[in-house]
Amino acid sequence: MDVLQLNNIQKTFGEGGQANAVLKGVSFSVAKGEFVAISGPSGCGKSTLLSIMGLLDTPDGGDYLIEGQNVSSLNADGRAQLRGKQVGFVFQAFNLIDELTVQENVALPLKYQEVAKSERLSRAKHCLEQVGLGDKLNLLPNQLSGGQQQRVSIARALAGQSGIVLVDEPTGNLDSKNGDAVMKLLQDLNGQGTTIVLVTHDPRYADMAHRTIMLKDGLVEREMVASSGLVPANQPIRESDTVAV
Ligand SMILES: Nc1ncnc2c1ncn2[C@@H]1O[C@H](COP(=O)(O)OP(=O)(O)OP(=O)(O)O)[C@@H](O)[C@H]1O
Repeated sequence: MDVLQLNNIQKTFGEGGQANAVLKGVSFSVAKGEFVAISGPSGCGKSTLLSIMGLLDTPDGGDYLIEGQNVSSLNADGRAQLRGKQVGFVFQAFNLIDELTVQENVALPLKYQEVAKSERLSRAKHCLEQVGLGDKLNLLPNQLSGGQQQRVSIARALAGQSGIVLVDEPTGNLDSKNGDAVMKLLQDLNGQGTTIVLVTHDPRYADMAHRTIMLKDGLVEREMVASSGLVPANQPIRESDTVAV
């Protein structure tokens, strides 16, 4: 079953002589439980596309369906209501609130989904345990390493229970050890059934996905399917683990 469907998605920034047509008709689908990477040259529109998929931005044309519901023409309120509930989003820069504890950060988006406080806190605790931070609930973000902060933001994306997590360059602010650990976590979560769409520059990380969508000049240039399966989830990530596509 396709949980995400993009049909002819278009996006232009600016107008007239300044117009920059970034997405010129992007179409692809993501099946439930899939791990899809989006890759391509800098400036080709990867983050713009993921923002549209995460209901952070709207397309100018085309249709975007989440679990069969067309969400492309929702207004800002409609998008805000579904954000987090239908899709979780992980930002490169974590986007945690410094003054809130780790548990409160994860619980906060659930407030806007009108989840009761006790349920919010217990879901946050559960998701933090899932990402290996069950012993850090009451710390503030700046008391954690960058890799741990990114795991908090992954827990926040899981807390909406959509089962779909969109991840924009999650390792961009991390050293390679923490970056590898975050990717291993995403792979484990995918192994447990979470659908993942990952924007990455790094071919080694793109190779961890079932399928890579290459964007170029505002269009899907090609799709590559991993031919020999994923890196085993219980193995450390090594250069030699990259999958031939
Ligand atoms: N809010 C915006 N207003 C105007 N132009 C924008 C906006 N967001 C993105 N752009 C432009 O759209 C193009 C694509 O940007 P985007 O960030 O989606 O690319 P990307 O493939 O993710 O790049 P990178 O790999 O360097 O992060 C760029 O030319 C960028 O300047």
